Amino acid sequence: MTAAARPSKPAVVGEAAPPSPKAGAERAPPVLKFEQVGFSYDGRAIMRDVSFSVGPGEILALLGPSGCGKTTILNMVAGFLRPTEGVAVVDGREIVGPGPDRGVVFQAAALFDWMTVAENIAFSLRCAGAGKARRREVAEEMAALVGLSGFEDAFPYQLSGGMRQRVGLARVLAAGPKVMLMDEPFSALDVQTRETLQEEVLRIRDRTGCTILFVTHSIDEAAFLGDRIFLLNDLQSGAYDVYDVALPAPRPNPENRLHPSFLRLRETIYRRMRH
Ligand SMILES: Nc1ncnc2c1ncn2[C@@H]1O[C@H](COP(=O)(O)OP(=O)(O)OP(=O)(O)O)[C@@H](O)[C@H]1O
Repeated sequence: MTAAARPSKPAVVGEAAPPSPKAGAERAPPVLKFEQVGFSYDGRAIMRDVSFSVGPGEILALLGPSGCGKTTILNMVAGFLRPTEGVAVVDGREIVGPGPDRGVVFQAAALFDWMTVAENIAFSLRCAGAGKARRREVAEEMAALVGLSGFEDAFPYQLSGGMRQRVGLARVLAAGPKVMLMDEPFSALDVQTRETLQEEVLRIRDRTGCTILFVTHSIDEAAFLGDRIFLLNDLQSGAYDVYDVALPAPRPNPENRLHPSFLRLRETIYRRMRH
């Protein structure tokens, strides 16, 4: 583990940070880039001068206290909000609205209760006009990817909270996004389910190569899941830190929660947040 903290000033991601497992990804052209982004709600500035980039297949955890601007950043990447200053870029193009290259997983899965798991998962394909056989094929593939094989014909009311979130994840993955935006997707779940799903996200990233922006309040979640952590201290004054997570591969390993690097990084961030 290495913390590349830059106290209370804007940081350039990757700069002066020791190699991380995704160092190669950082050298590749970024999938996602913020350049001196600022945002105001009705004239009230809530962030300024935010710059970062995320490489292909990288997981960037956005960590910070309530109200610091995590969801606003996510919404700008999703294209639901436009920066009031600077520019947000995905795949080299300025983000001007939502697009199929970005998928959002919300805190509550918001499934269609009258549809089966397979129909929920393949919903975007149905909207795109895909035939029944193709929809079933993708639904089965995605169900397997999120560990739901055998539940394709179940209805949402027959599933646990964790399973519903898996369906939500599979539904987003079925649309084949390049970037997955996850807004505290596991915060309503019990600790064990949450930890299992964190491991699942790492596995999904390894299998799909998806780039992930993961919003969380939890230091543990950020340190276990992220390749880097973007700690939002005070975005109104443009203050944030970036930490490299250097945990051993394979990353989806529960033992990493006991790794000295994990414990040190957790302590560093905890102290920083308290300070
Ligand atoms: N639609 C809105 N209109 C006006 N102000 C807003 C709106 N949405 C968010 N804000 C304000 O912007 C700031 C950042 O909000 P945001 O939801 O991005 O924070 P957050 O870090 O995601 O918080 P939380 O962890 O509680 O979800 C807060 O001060 C919030 O009150």
